[in-house]
Amino acid sequence: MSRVLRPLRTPLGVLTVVTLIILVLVAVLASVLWGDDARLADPSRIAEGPSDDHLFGTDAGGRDILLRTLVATRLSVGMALLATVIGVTVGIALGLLPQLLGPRIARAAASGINIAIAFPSLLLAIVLAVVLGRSAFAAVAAVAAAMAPDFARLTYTMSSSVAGRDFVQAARVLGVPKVVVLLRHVLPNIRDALLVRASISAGICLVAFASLSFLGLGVQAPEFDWGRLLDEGQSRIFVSPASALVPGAAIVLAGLVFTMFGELLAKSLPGAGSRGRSRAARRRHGPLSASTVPTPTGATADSTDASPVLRVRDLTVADADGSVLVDGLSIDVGAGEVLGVVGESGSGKSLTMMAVAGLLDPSLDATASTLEFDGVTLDHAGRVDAERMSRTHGRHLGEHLAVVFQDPMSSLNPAIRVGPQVAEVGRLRHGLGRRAAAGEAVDRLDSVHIPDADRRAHQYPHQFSGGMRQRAMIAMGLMGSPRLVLADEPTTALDVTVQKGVLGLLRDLNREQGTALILVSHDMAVVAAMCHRVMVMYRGRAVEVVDSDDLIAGRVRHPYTHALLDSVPSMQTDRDRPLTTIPEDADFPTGPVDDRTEVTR
Ligand SMILES: Nc1ncnc2c1ncn2[C@@H]1O[C@H](COP(=O)(O)OP(=O)(O)OP(=O)(O)O)[C@@H](O)[C@H]1O
Repeated sequence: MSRVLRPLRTPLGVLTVVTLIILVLVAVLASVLWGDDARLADPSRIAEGPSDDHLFGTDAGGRDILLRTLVATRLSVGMALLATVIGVTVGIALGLLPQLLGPRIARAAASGINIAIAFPSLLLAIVLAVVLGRSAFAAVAAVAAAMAPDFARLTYTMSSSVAGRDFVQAARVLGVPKVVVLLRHVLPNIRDALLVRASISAGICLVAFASLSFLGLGVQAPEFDWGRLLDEGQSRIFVSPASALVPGAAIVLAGLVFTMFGELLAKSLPGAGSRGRSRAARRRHGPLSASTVPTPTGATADSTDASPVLRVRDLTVADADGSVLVDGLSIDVGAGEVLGVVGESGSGKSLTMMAVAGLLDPSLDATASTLEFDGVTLDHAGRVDAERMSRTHGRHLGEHLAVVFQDPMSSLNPAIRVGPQVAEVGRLRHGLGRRAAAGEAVDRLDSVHIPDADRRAHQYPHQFSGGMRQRAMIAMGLMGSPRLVLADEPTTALDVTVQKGVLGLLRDLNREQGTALILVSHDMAVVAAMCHRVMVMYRGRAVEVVDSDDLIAGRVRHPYTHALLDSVPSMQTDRDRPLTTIPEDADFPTGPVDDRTEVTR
C-alpha cells in the first residue's frame, strides 16, 4: 500500500491530486451555482472587457466568460470521460477478439486493427463527426470510434504476450474456456497499462472535443463546451483576448491534469510486467516407456502396460515453412511409469509435449497416426489440432493431465492469489462452490508440503519461493485425478536444495497414485535416478530409448547417447583436463539404433 501511495507524497503527486479534486468540484458544482448566470444573455453588457463584475469580460451575449468556462467544465470533461470509457471498452474488446478466433480470422482481425490505426485519429474523428451529424452524441461516438483502434492494438499486443505465458497455457490445459482465460488470466495482467493509457487518452479526448466543437461539429447551441467557447471567442481574440484564452487555458489545464494523473497511476501501479516476468518459452516433454522397438521412423518409447496412458505413433510437427521439427516420434507410457526425455536443446522435446497437451502453437502443423491419452483418441483424421483437442477433450485433459512448467514464476498467474488459482480446477471440473473449492485447494497445498497452507493460499505467487510455486503447480494438478504428469524441466529454475523436494513430490505422486510421469531434463543424474526408461532425442527424432539401469551402466548404442554420457563429469573425471563437450558442429546419425547395432560402451 505504501508503494502505491508513495508517488502521491511527491510535489507532483500532491499537485495532481489537488488539481484533480478542483476539476471534479468545478465540474459538479459550477452548473448548479452559476448555470443560470452563464446562460442568461445581458444585452446591456455585450462584449465588455475585464471589469470588477466580470473578471475576464463578457461575450457577444453579455455573459460572463469565466462563469461560462467554469460551467462548460461538466459537459467538456463528461464527454471526454464518456468517449474514453466507450473507446477503451470497444478497443479492449476488439483487441481481445483475435485471441478468441481461429488463427486465420485472428490474423485478419489483427490486420484490420493495424489498418484502422494507420488513420490519424483526430482526422478520423472529424470525418466520423461529419458523417454522424452535428451533435454532442455524434462527437462522443466519433471520438470513441477514433480512439478504439489505438486501444485495440495495445490490448492485442499485450494480451498476445501474456497469452504465451505458462500460467495461461496451464489454464488451457485445465480446459478453462477461452473467454474465462482472457477475463481471468490475461486481462488482469494488462489492466494497469491500459488504465494508465486510458487516463492519458482522456486528456487527448478533451482536446479532440475542443477541436470538433471549434470546427462547429461538436456541441451545438444553446449548449456549450470549451471548444464551442473557443470557437465563439476566436473571432474577437484581438479585441478581447480573454474570450478565447480562458476556455483555451481550461482545455490545456484539464488535459494536463488527466495526463499527470496517468503518469501518477503509472508510478503507483506495479504494472503487469513487474508482477510476472514474461517467458515466451514453453517446454514440456517426455514420457516413460518400457521397451525399445525400433520403427522405420524412430525409436519408440514403448510401454509394457497393456493399456498405456499415453500412446503416440508417428508424431510429426512442422513449422509454417515446412521444416520438420519433430519427426515421426512414437511413445507409449503406462500407468505408474516414469519416462525421461533428454536431448540437445532444440531437439523437439518441448514440442512433443506441447502436442500431447494440446498446446501447440497454431502456426505449427502436427500430424500423428495415433495420439491416444487415457483411452481417448485426441488426433483427428491424423491431424493434431490443438484447437479441436481443447474444444472436444478439454474436460478430459483438464481432469487427468497435469503439466508442470519449467519457470515457476511464469507458471502461476501473478495477478491472482495462489489459493483461488489452485481452486479453479475444483470449481471448473468438479462444480464445487467457491468455499468448498477453496477448502480443497488448501488441502492440496498442504499435501504438497506448503507450510501454513491456509495462510499461504491467500498470498500472491510473488510471495512464494520458487520451490513453493512449483509445489503449488503440482497441487493444482492434484485437484483433478491426474493419470499423466508432463514435467518440463521442472527443477531447472530452482536452487539445488529445493530440487530434491519437488522431484520427490513427483516421484511420490507416481508411486502412490500410479500416475505416469514424463520428465524432461538436461540433468542425466536426475533422469537416471527418477526414470524407468529414457528417451534420447536428437534433431527431432527419438534416436534411442534405454532402461535407466543401462544408461547408468553406459550400455547405450547410439553415438549421440554416448556423447551425452561422455559429457557428464563423474568422480573418475580427470580434473586436470577440460570437461568433454559435444561440439556444436557434431553430426550424429539421426536414425534410431536397432538390435544389430553393437553396444560399444
Ligand atoms: N512456435 C514455433 N514455431 C516455429 N518453430 C518452433 C516453434 N516452437 C519451437 N520451434 C522450434 O522447434 C525446435 C524444437 O523446439 P523445442 O522447444 O521442442 O526444443 P527443446 O528440445 O525443448 O529445447 P530445450 O531443451 O532448449 O527446451 C527448435 O528448433 C525451435 O526453434
